[in-house]
Amino acid sequence: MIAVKTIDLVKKYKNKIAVNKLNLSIDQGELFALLGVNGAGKTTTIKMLSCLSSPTSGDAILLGDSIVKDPFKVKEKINVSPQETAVAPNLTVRENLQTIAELYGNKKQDAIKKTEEMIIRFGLGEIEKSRAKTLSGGWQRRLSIAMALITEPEILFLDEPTLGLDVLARRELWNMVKKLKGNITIILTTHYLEEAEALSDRIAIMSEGELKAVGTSQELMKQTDKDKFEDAFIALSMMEGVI
Ligand SMILES: Nc1ncnc2c1ncn2[C@@H]1O[C@H](COP(=O)(O)OP(=O)(O)OP(=O)(O)O)[C@@H](O)[C@H]1O
Repeated sequence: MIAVKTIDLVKKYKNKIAVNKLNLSIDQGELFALLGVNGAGKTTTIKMLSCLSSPTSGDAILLGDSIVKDPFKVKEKINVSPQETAVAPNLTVRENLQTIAELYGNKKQDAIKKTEEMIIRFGLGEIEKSRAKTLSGGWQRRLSIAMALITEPEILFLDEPTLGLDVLARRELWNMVKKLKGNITIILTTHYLEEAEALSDRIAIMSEGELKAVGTSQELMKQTDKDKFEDAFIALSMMEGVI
């Protein structure tokens, strides 16, 4: 089954076309990476797909529902771990998780149970009583993803999940994301090419709001006749025209 299908999706800001007629199809259970240089249109795409910003034209269907016609239905099935970490700084790790679970309609006892499960699942036990603002960037990001997952989304958006993290924290986060693979659909944006290669089933390359290529890293290297994924990425980012 298809989790996400975009149909000529467009976002304009005054005279700037941030996303130009995007046509993408993402399968259920797939981990799909959106790559592109600064300003390529990745965040704008995620904002439209997660109903935080409405498209100028076109549409996207998420598990059967339209972001234009039924944004509330779409919102019930998705969650986002945004670029700017969305944790409440003065609440503890446990309080952050429980608050989100309650906000999403769980009764207190169920929220406590789910919080417990997430703390165990994501190894947050040692920091559960710490206020979020005292955590390192890596722990904050882990908490942010756990908070997105406690709402049991069918589609999870991860916008630059390892931005600013050190090598160890990045690897830990990769392991966490790998464990989620196959269970839910994940759409990831990143500037780290090795992250997209290590984690994703398929990769889309955007440039200046347009989709330049989609495929596995191997397919994209073959398509551009390059031995390194970085060289394929550069060639595809600079390519004229839309696929
Ligand atoms: N609110 C806005 N108003 C005007 N222009 C915007 C707005 N948001 C984004 N843009 C422009 O749209 C284009 C796409 O931006 P977007 O943030 O989607 O790119 P990105 O691929 O996520 O970039 P980055 O990797 O730097 O996060 C850019 O030229 C940006 O300046």
